[in-house]
Amino acid sequence: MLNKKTMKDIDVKGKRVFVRVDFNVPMEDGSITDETRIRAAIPTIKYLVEQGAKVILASHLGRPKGEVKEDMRLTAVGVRLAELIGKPVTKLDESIGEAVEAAVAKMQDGDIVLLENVRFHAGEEKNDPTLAEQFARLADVYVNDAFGAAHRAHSSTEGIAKHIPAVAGFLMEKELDVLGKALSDPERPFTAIIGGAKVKDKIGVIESLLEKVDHLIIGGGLSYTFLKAQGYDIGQSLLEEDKIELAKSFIQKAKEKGVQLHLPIDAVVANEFSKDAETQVVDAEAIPADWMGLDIGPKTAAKYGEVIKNSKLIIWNGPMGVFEMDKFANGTKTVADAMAATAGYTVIGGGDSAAAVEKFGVADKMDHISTGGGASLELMEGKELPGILALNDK
Ligand SMILES: Nc1ncnc2c1ncn2[C@@H]1O[C@H](COP(=O)(O)OP(=O)(O)O)[C@@H](O)[C@H]1O
Ligand SMILES: O=C(OP(=O)(O)O)[C@H](O)COP(=O)(O)O
Repeated sequence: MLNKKTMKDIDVKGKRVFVRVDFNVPMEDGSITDETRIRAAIPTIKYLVEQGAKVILASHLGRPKGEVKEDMRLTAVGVRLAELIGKPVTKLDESIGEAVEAAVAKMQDGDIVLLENVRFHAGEEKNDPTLAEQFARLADVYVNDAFGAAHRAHSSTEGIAKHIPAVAGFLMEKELDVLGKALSDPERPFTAIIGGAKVKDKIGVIESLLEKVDHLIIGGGLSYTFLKAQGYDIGQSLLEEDKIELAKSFIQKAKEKGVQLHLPIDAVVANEFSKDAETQVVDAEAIPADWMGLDIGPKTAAKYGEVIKNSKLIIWNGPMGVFEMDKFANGTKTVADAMAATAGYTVIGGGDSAAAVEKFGVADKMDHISTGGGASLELMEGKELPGILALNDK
């Protein structure tokens, strides 16, 4: 379905291949806490090595804002990659310049070099054409396998593709294939679950999902704006004041389109945002003034679980509550368990939902866990991703 060239459409033997990967992994005190994104890039790297390419890997890590930040170097990632792939990985301390060019000139077929964090250069996020040329000079071919960063038009994700032949890697292909298939010809009932705290980021996706789904489940921090739109008092819960009208219009639009919009009917409320807070379960229309909703309640969770079990395709983005704290984890856990138990096809849209299914030990029961949070959301919104648009057409 992808109308872009992939690695199979070109000859890479003996070629220098610049591979943009998304090694933006969570780190704590210099250690990688989740290596999913490294593992996900391995099929592409292995293939290129087997084909006798010279593999030059590039990635960002965190948001260093154009400066060298010691804690955002890719050194630990290089070490872990070498272990996972069972081959030496030469990690460089720069991503452009003479030393990098010299190191690349010495590469043998099948060698792997990992460049330093490309965001140490301010030009990267500005999509600076000069930086893009400096990247392009290192290689004969460009492979974009960084699905998680495909919604960014940066020098190493977009600009470089203007200079050398540019194709998609296997992870990019797989993500687009799975998400594209799910969205273009969805099995029904098709259910989307949207939660989390980034109300502003997710309002857009809710609007476009109303055009596609049979059931739309809302939970997490953003559900309180909807409860407010229904005229309920929400106490101290998270509220996006200037989105109340929009939420009202979505409730109306769902009715017109025949979409079943599921909003919380009860909530776990707390007297403060803390793991030690006092809690109680209340009906959604009875949140006390000084309390805040930090999880969906048990009646809501059971109802959401039923919808999930009866769906053929379920896409989940964003937790149902503050699942990092045990007292507010039940809603997210119930949804995760229902996702694990359903016979429907389950897709997790990156970020915190992926962390949640890991935490509750059901990650291996999901059909697809996307490596991109923002990228999968933009894809669901029907937006074209610049990192993909820039690749050569078939
Ligand atoms: N009711 C709530 N009030 C405040 N924060 C919440 C609530 N429910 C969930 N959250 C928080 O939302 C965060 C995830 O939101 P977001 O970044 O939008 O999700 P994702 O990373 O899956 O896209 C989690 O850290 C969680 O603690
Ligand atoms: O982690 C990422 O995004 P995600 O958290 O939305 O999945 C990507 O690596 C993109 O990173 P960015 O949002 O700093 O551009």
